Amino acid sequence: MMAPEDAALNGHETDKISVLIIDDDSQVCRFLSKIFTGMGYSVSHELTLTQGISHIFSGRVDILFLDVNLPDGNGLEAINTIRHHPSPPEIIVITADDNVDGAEIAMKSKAWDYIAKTGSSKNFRFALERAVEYRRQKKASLSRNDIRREGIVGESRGILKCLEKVAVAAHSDIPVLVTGETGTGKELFSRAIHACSPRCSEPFVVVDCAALPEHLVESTIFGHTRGAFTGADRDRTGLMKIADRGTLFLDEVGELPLEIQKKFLRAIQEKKFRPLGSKTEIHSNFRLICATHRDLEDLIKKEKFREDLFYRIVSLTLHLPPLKDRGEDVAGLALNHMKNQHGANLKNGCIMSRPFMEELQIYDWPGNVRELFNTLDRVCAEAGEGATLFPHHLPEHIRAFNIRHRYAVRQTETPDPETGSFEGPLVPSEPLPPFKDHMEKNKAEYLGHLVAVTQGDIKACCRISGLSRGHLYRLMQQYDIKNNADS
Ligand SMILES: Nc1ncnc2c1ncn2[C@@H]1O[C@H](COP(=O)(O)OP(=O)(O)OP(=O)(O)O)[C@@H](O)[C@H]1O
Repeated sequence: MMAPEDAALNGHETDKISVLIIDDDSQVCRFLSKIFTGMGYSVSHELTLTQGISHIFSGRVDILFLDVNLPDGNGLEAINTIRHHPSPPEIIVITADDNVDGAEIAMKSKAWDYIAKTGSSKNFRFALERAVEYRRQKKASLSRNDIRREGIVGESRGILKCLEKVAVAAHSDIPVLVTGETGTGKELFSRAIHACSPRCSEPFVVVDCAALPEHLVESTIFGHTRGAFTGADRDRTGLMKIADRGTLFLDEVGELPLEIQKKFLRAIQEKKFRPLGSKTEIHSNFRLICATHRDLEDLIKKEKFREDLFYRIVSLTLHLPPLKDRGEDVAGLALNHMKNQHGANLKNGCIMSRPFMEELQIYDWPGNVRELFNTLDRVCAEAGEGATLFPHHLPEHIRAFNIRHRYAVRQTETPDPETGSFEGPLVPSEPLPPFKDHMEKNKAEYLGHLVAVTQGDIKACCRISGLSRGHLYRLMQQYDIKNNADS
């Protein structure tokens, strides 16, 4: 057995993955070893099939690059033997003659991939990355029950599926893209991935791309040297370096300016970058998690987001469902929040009545969990210590929504086929207002609600409503909506 060309391991996860190359061409072995070692893996090679198989059965190999024509046998025919190992490696077949028959046999023997040696080094890198990811997912699914919740509440199918993905992501080191509407918990879940990963004792560094002024994005992420630009009176370490050995969380990645995207792409590929004004590159071994509420593929079409960056950050995706699609979680979230924030179990804590809880479950929560928590905070503050909360404590827009919802449900009910009667009154107890008045009232309510949910954050208002800033201000003026955040 040849000595392993051990990687200069700088990762926390990569040290667990071992790669073996079986190829009689020592030049190919050296070439591939160099690439894979540079990616941070532990790499060994063997020049014959016999030595290779004995290596696999005497130790642990996660990924195997297997040549077809070897001096002492055919690699493809050996796959079945290798698969008898209790934990067989993922196999990537490499061959000089790239013929379709070989590819078919490789796939039928459940090889992971089939690559021509004549291809570019990129093909090898991608094949290895994909196989490593698959391997990690397999391992993660075995230890899925180990995942800690890290404050995540919810038992709905949607949330349980997301927790499974957190486990998979935590056991891997590849970039994750977390998507979902505002307030669904993108940051909370990203923190959970970090907290359950081997990087947990290192920093989790947040870059909020939406909140950073455009001219500061670059220096904040990459850092700068003294005198790099007017006002740079001292060196500053960028957040990318601060995240070294930990996780870099890029919130609202869709807002990253196009000019920065190119530099960022290079930095995540190479894990090296140059601070503003500096001549030397610095290295940072960070794990990347990005989040967005936007449709990045749509931004790509509009040429506002680079396609190559998208493919780089989207290796693993986690989509958080909106709260309205997991109504069964509302009670648990509300109870938990009340217990943590308002001492529901304490003497002076507020108590939620059953009808109050029912109202919470009817409402559709466009601002998701954040809106639910803000509403509870506001209701508790207004109701006072020790109060029992009833539906009338809820903000008007929520009660109005719920009344309309109940009315709409009634409208769709069909009469009892036996008696021909409806269970309840078909018409609302109050006379219907003229259509125009009703619509005006709805608009005013919507805007009031929008400002309340976002706590007056105009950027967030535009994001949720799809209105432009100018249009939003005009409507707020027209319907006399005050933004307390401005005062
Ligand atoms: N499943 C959950 N269990 C407990 N708390 C939750 C859950 N989901 C979200 N929250 C809470 O809701 C609030 C908003 O969550 P978070 O900031 O993670 O959302 P987000 O999707 O990142 O929002 P935005 O897109 O606006 O940045 C936080 O207080 C968070 O702790």
